[in-house]
Amino acid sequence: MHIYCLFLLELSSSQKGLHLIELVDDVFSLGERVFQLDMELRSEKQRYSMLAGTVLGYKGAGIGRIDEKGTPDRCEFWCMSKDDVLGSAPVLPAPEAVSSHRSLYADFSRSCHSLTMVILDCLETQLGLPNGAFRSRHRIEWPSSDQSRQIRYLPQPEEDRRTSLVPHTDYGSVTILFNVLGGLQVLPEGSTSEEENWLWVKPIRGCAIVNLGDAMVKFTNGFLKSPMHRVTYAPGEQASLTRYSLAYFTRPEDQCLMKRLEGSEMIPELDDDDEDLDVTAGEWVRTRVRAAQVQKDQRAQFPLWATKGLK
Ligand SMILES: O=C(O)CCC(=O)C(=O)O
Ligand SMILES: [Fe+2]
Repeated sequence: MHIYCLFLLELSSSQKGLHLIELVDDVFSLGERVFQLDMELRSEKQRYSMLAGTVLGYKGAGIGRIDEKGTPDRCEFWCMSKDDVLGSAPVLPAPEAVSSHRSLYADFSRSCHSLTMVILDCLETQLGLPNGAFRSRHRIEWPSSDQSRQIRYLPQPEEDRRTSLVPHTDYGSVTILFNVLGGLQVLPEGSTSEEENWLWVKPIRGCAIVNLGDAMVKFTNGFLKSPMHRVTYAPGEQASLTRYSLAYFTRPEDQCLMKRLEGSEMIPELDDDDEDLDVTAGEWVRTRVRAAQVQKDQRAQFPLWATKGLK
């Protein structure tokens, strides 16, 4: 047995949840202003793009790919590292509109991280793991590649609409996602990626969309599964609007090993040929980001775990 995890979580019935909803509204408004700087962000490519060897700062539309033919993606990212905004890592360059709101990004990071801990506590209990099994691997003050990602999808021309963000599973532990418009789709477990198999994830005001990433698959040796998802143009009249999206990716601490956790009877034993990685979470994320950025014919230089699932 295993569990394939993507769900909506209602936030408006708790004070902390209501506070997060307010922060989300503020980050969305700020996002609109940040992306209006797209000309500056693009022309300052060297300063703001793909900072710190990973996807931080600005990623312009068309830099990523949506399929194996190399078709360019249609989304822009602005990504802020948790360690940067909490002041535990060097401050990365950012335009004034962003740097003057560092405390908002810090509050948003803390709030999403704290929500993730509640989710991880539930999973820990349900799995019968020893106390603190997840928390001890996700201490907010320890270096990790946690990040907030603001995304803009410009409306696509009516005669040329298609997938805008590549089908993927997230790398980390838990993703907390906020959408206003439709466009996000999930592939039901076991389905092949034909168009008709993708299901819409309809956003609901006051709810976060929660999905598990591949680190949870490693920790539970496949008991928990990360859902394959993608973004396409929004259905119906929404397709003519700009779509903004906001995600917080909680990932294990950089020095944590990407290994099956001990102590739960629900987590299956490793088979002899299963890989249990002596790779730290920091290395895992950096390598997977780099592997996803190269063309298919250059993938041989990467270990198998870094390219699994790439088209
Ligand atoms: O924009 C969305 O709704 C999804 C974004 C996403 O899946 C990601 O950035 O990993
Ligand atoms: Fe994702």
